[in-house]
Formats: sequence, C-alpha cells, structure tokens
Amino acid sequence: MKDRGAEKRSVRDILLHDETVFRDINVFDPDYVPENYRYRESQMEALAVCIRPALRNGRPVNAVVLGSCATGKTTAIKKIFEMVESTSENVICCYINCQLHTTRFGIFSQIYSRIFGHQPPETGVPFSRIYQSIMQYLAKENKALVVALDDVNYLFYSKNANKVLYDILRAHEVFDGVRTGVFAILSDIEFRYVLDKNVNSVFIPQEIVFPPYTREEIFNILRDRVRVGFYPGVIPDELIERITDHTVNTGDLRYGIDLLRVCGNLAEADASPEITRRHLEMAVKKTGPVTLMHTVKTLNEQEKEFLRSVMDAGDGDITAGALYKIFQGRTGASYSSFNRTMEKLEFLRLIDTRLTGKGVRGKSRIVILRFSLHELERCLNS
Ligand SMILES: Nc1ncnc2c1ncn2[C@@H]1O[C@H](COP(=O)(O)OP(=O)(O)OP(=O)(O)O)[C@@H](O)[C@H]1O
Repeated sequence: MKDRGAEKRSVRDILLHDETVFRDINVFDPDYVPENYRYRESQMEALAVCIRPALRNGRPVNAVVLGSCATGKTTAIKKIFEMVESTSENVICCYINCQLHTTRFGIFSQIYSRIFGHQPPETGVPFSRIYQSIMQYLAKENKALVVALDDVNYLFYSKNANKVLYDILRAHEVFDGVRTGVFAILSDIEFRYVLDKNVNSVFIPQEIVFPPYTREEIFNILRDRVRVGFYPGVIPDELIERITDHTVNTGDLRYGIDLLRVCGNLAEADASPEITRRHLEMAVKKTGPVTLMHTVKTLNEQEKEFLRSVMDAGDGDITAGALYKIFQGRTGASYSSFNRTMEKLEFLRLIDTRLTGKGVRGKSRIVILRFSLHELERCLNS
C-alpha cells in the first residue's frame, strides 16, 4: 500500500484512498449466503425430504427447524428454497422474517408479494381478499406453497402463531387441491414446548436440529470467509485462531464474522495491508454481542426506554414498582403499558423477573437484566 505507515492522514486522504484489504466486503454482511456451506448436509437432506412431495403433486411435510443462534438455519432454508425454485415451477417458496412481520396481514402480504410480484394495498383491502387471491392462484395453477417462518417465536408474542398456521395449513379445506406446508424456525430451544402448547394439532412437524458448531468447524468456516472476503495474506491463520476462540466464547458465529469485518476496516483505516494483533484487540473492544444487538434493534422506542430505565437503576436488584417510577418519568406511560413491555422483554429473553414473595398477595417482582449493563449500553447506543 502506498501510504503504509503514514502517521497522520487527512480526511481527504481517507476518502480517496483506493486500496483495500477486502476482495468483497459484502461477504461479511449479516444476510450474506455463502457459496461454500459446509457441515449441514444432513439438515439440507432432511429439508429436501420435506419439500419433495410438493414437487410430485403432493403436500409438503411441515418442519420445525431448531438450533441456537447462528447455526446456519436461515442459510439452509434460503439455499434449499433457491434450489427448489431453480428445479421446479410447481412450488412457491416464501421466506418470512417474523421479527419484521408479526401480523396475519403482514405475513400474507409477504406471501402475496412473493406470488404476484407486488405488495397488496395497505388500506382498503380486507385480509380475506388477499387470502383468497393467494389460495385461488395456488389452486388454479396447481402450485404448492412452502412458507418458512423465521424466528416464529415472535408470532407467539403477538399471539398470531395459531391463526397464521391455521390459515396456511387448513387452506385445502376451503380451496380444493391447495397444497401448503410450513417450516417454523426457532432459535431458542425453550420455545419448542411453547410451540407444542400453543399451536393446535394442525401443525405436526418433523424436527430438524442444527447443533452448535465445533471449534474446528468454526475455524474452517471463518477461514473460508477470509478466503472469499479478503485478499490473500491479509490475515494470518494465527489471528483466525484467536478470532475462533472469541467466537467459541460468545457461542455466536456471527460475532466471529463481524470481528473479521471490523478488523479489516481497522487495518484499512491504518492504511495497513494486513490485519495485526493490535487491530484484533481494538476490534474486540469495539464489537458488541451481535445477537443482542440484533434483538435490540427490533424493539420500539418504548421498549428501549424500558431498557434505559433498567440502566438508570444501575447494578443490583430492582423491584418492578421502583422500575416503573423511572420508566414513567422517562415516558409518562401507564402501569399496564409498563407491564406489557416487561412481558415482551421477558419473552424475548432480554430480562428475567422473579417473584419476591412480598407486596400485595406476594406478587412483587424484581427485574433482572440477562446481559451486563455495559453490553446493553453498547447495543442501545449503536
Ligand atoms: N455452515 C456454514 N458455513 C458458512 N457460513 C455459515 C454456516 N453456518 C452459518 N454461517 C454463517 O453464519 C451467519 C449466521 O447464519 P444463519 O443466519 O444461517 O444462522 P441462524 O441459525 O439462522 O441464526 P439465527 O437463529 O440467529 O437467526 C451467516 O453469516 C451465515 O452465512
């Protein structure tokens, strides 16, 4: 690199600097689908077995796809959907992120848009008309529909899971010949029993499990990403080993991939042709817990204010009553709205609450943050 070692660089230098350590920076994006997708052959086969009947005029088999965060569930679904659609025109595959789409209308709008190539109008069209258009199209064209509901636990919170599954899976009772299936993706194993308890027997799924990656697998996945994302020689294997250790400690492969990206950016900011140990140390300080960050980003302002109130309360136990006073000071919201927010954040595993046995009928609760204040602050401020 031309200006390697330059002590002081002007803003203009930085903007015009045209050398890069990245062969393809998109490789480090959260929704990048890697060409080389290893260690998930048996899960891909299980997904294929579920879809196969749909290719032969039958009904797809429902599945629940289980595994902790960043174990490759979404990637597997996207890859298999891509394969199916390039193989056959008789199956429509629709991937829906339930963190973004939590209502019946929202979910069926996504399916509608997948089929017709545009969203239905947001107002003035009743749900039933959208639903009918979808099902009539499937019946008339004799096409099967497979819907992947990613992070389906968000639908439980909005209490829409049962209705949505029912709408999709019992369509054939009203629309003759319609063939539909659902892949429900869950990253929190604890929700497995919630699914059984809350969803009626219309959904009897095959279970496809994505176990956590071993250390060696993580190292190989990160090294593959390095090969595609960086120019040769940018990062030595020894540093990939260190990043692997950090990744194993957090249990989140996304964190490792993000560390690589941040390291690359820091090397570039230094006009260094390679990533050094110092860049990694800086990157570790800069990079927050990716999954927590991801969840916090999906919260609305009131939910974030709740978390800020927890931060205001500082370390140590705080009762729900005391926390409400802080929350009310920040938002002016009612106690019932505070309670609803608390339930949602507990549901999303951001906080825990525990009964103290005191207060009215022993119902006083304390609120416990499931992450450190420091981590939370980083996520709220990013
Ligand atoms: N076997 C693999 N090979 C290469 N990259 C992988 C593999 N598994 C996961 N990844 C990468 O890890 C990141 C997270 O993967 P993905 O989104 O598929 O996980 P997930 O299980 O759906 O996560 P979550 O439950 O948190 O949504 C992505 O960048 C993906 O490319």
